[in-house]
Amino acid sequence: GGKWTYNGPDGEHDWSSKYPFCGGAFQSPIDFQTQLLRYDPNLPPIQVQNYNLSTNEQLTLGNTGHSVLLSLPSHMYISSLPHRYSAAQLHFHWGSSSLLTGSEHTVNGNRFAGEMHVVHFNSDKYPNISMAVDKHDGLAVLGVFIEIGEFNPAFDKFFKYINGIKYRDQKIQVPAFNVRALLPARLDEYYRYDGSLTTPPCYPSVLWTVFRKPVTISRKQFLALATALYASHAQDSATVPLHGNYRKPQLTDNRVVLVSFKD
Ligand SMILES: NS(=O)(=O)c1c(F)c(F)c(S(=O)(=O)CCO)c(N[C@H]2CCCc3ccccc32)c1F
Ligand SMILES: [Zn+2]
Repeated sequence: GGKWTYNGPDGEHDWSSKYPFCGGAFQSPIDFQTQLLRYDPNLPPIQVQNYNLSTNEQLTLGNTGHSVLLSLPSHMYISSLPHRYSAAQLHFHWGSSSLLTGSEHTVNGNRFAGEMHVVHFNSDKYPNISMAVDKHDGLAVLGVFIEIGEFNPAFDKFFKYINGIKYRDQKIQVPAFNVRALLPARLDEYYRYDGSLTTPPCYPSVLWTVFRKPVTISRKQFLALATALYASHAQDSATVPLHGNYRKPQLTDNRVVLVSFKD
């Protein structure tokens, strides 16, 4: 993508000048305000298939300059939505070593330490994510809040390689692992709404599912994520740290946010 950033002159307030959808409707992320949520008893538990990848598969871990991205095989998919949504990649949003809050979605204005997104595309209707990314029913993203607490061995399956992709456009192959272990235990409690990509081109093409329960990683793991990466290329003279890569909450307008839980 282009040279958009999260701060400074090419920051999010300028995105709509090059990416018109960023200034449009149905934007993400949003703030989940508990008094405006609507309980929907028909929302089924999320069911994922083939997330337990075999270790002799390899995944590409990369630094996009905007996030750390793990490619995922399309035989992983979500089976509990109206169409089959096949996995494409997962990536993260985080704060910084000084500001430990970097989630994109918030709950009653409260921001978590970070947020993981598992991006899927509608493989019933589109051959690949590039064909799906700008269609109203193209994408489904699973959002997982991250908070600081217990060490998380599942995240270390690829966090330990993070120093191999310190600079923009660096990529390495890592052994696959059980991606289900990155998700919270309960997949039946979540927020659901129609939204967009949270980065340019901000297409309003995402069915968002954000799980209610966060997962935890240790402070050491969080600091590794928040301090290891650069948004600049290895050969650039000026190094630009990659942190605070979260978009601020957008207007909900008259969208309804559904929840699959009562209390
Ligand atoms: N928060 S978010 O909206 O889920 C989200 C990001 F935050 C994010 F950084 C990315 S990116 O890493 O590709 C860098 C900027 O596009 C994506 N990519 C998606 C949408 C764009 C095209 C594409 C093509 C192949 C695989 C994934 C994607 C993204 F969807
Ligand atoms: Zn994201």
